[in-house]
Amino acid sequence: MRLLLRLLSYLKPFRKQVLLAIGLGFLTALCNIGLLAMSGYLISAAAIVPLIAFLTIPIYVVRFTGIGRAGARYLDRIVSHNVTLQLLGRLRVWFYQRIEPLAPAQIQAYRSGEMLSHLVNDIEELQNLYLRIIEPLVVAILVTLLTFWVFSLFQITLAWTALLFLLLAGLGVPLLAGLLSKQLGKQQLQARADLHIQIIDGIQGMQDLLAFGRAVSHQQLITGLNHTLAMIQRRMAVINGMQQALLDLLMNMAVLTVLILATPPILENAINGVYLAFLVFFLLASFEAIQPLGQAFQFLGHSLAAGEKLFQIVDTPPAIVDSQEPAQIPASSTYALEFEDVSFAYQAGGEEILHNINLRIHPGSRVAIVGPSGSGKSTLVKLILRFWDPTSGVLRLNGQDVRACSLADLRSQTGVMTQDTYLFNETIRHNLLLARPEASEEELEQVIEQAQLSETIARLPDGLNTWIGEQGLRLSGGEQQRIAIARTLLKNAPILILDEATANLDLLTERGLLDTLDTLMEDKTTLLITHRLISMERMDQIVVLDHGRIHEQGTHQELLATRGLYWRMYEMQNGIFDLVETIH
Ligand SMILES: Nc1ncnc2c1ncn2[C@@H]1O[C@H](COP(=O)(O)OP(=O)(O)OP(=O)(O)O)[C@@H](O)[C@H]1O
Repeated sequence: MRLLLRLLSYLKPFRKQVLLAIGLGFLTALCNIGLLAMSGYLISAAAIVPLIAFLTIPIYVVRFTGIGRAGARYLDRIVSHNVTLQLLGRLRVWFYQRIEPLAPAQIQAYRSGEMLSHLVNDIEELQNLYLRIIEPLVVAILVTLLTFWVFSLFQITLAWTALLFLLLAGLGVPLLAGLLSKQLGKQQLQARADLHIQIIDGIQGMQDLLAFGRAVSHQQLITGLNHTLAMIQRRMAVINGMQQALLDLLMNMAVLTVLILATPPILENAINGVYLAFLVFFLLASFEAIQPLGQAFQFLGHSLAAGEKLFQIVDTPPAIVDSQEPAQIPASSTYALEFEDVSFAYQAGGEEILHNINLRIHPGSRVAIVGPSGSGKSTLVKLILRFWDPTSGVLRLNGQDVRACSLADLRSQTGVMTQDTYLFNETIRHNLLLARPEASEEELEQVIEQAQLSETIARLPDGLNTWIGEQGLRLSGGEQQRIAIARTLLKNAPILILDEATANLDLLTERGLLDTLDTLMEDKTTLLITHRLISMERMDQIVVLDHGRIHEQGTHQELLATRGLYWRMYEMQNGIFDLVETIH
């Protein structure tokens, strides 16, 4: 019930339009009843009245309700669909805005297909709550009360009989159908989400599926899921059919019962016989208003299940809470970064990835973080960007605890290029301008030059306006990486973080690019995270991370002299490079 009330609360801004839609829905039902009941009366009365002039008013009522029914239905559809479409738009934006602060920490448990399914299907399910549940329910209640009142004017027994059948049709049948299809709504949502996930995974991973010869088995998996979904839909169709048949049966039984009950009072002249057809047709029209309730109850189950899923996600507390009264980051041209006794685990109580990190990165200095794979290098970056907060310890930017700063302020001071930078399915220009939409054409050209992209772009058919495909798939790995570098350079933030920024480049290009980056690093505090110990002599400090601890730190020469882990990594790498050069 609380869930339903919460879902209904989203209708508040549309209160007037919803009331108008309900009013029009009721008017449609009234016209329908008026048309049928008056037609019944007219046919009976025409047989016995001597002059057609006595029937002028009923004839006008029939005309008016006939036209009015079409008009009211048309207006009802316009108003109710208008509200629903506006609401859908709002709900999608609302959901997106609520999941944004959850990224990336609380979102990583969901797959992109699953999120898409929530954003599209579940929200679409909610439209039924407003379109196919509320209005039909209110209209059905009003019509039932009206029928009871009109029938009671003739005889109270007839009124109770009509009420009983209407309640059986409007409540009993849907409840029975709801009971039978109780789990099916949830199962259908799940089956649809599973199918989406596999289809999206299949499209995104098509190359690998083909390369590993798994395309057929993936296709079979999708066929299986499709089959499950179809089975659930078939079972729902059977329940629907049964529900429809029961409704028809009840309607006919109701008509028969009213005919039987009305006959004695007509014979006794307690009721004028001319009204018999009026009563029967009135009841038939009332049943028409009740019929959508069966579907409404089914939709209610689906909508509640969809709402439950959506709320489950949006109610997840974000891992990071933006400061309500943000402190200013002390302004300066270059920034200092400080880790004080920082420890971190991705999951509360889970394995600790960083242990007591104490590190001071001086303003304008260049620090390389190196270490074996999985030692926690990228995790340090995630803490700087506040994608997660340290489990204990403090991270300071220019002396200010980053938790006290606003997220927007903090992130605007950092230019980051990680090994999995996302390129959007757009043009190169669009991907670059993401960093600074107001950048001029000259600035764009400058960063393209610096990232050594000029030749590549000159070769492309539409230059900067070339569409690069999903995740930049129409470019080579190195080209994608250089676009990401150009984008970071365009941001021109005082802190530069390069996380394996040159990993996809060949040695020569990498050295050339590091030369360029060298000049760019001059007025910035730079953190270079890398596996490859290239141009390390340019760094002011090298921090060697191992199993989440600072193993050693110093300059390139100092670390080589101590003959520790860094020296071993350096020796091993140079051995591999020598081998590569010998092979060439
Ligand atoms: N989002 C995450 N959730 C849970 N564990 C994670 C997450 N990201 C990384 N880890 C774990 O944290 C550890 C450190 O990962 P991290 O990416 O920081 O290492 P790294 O030194 O950058 O490795 P590489 O050089 O291979 O990129 C790894 O054991 C990894 O499995």
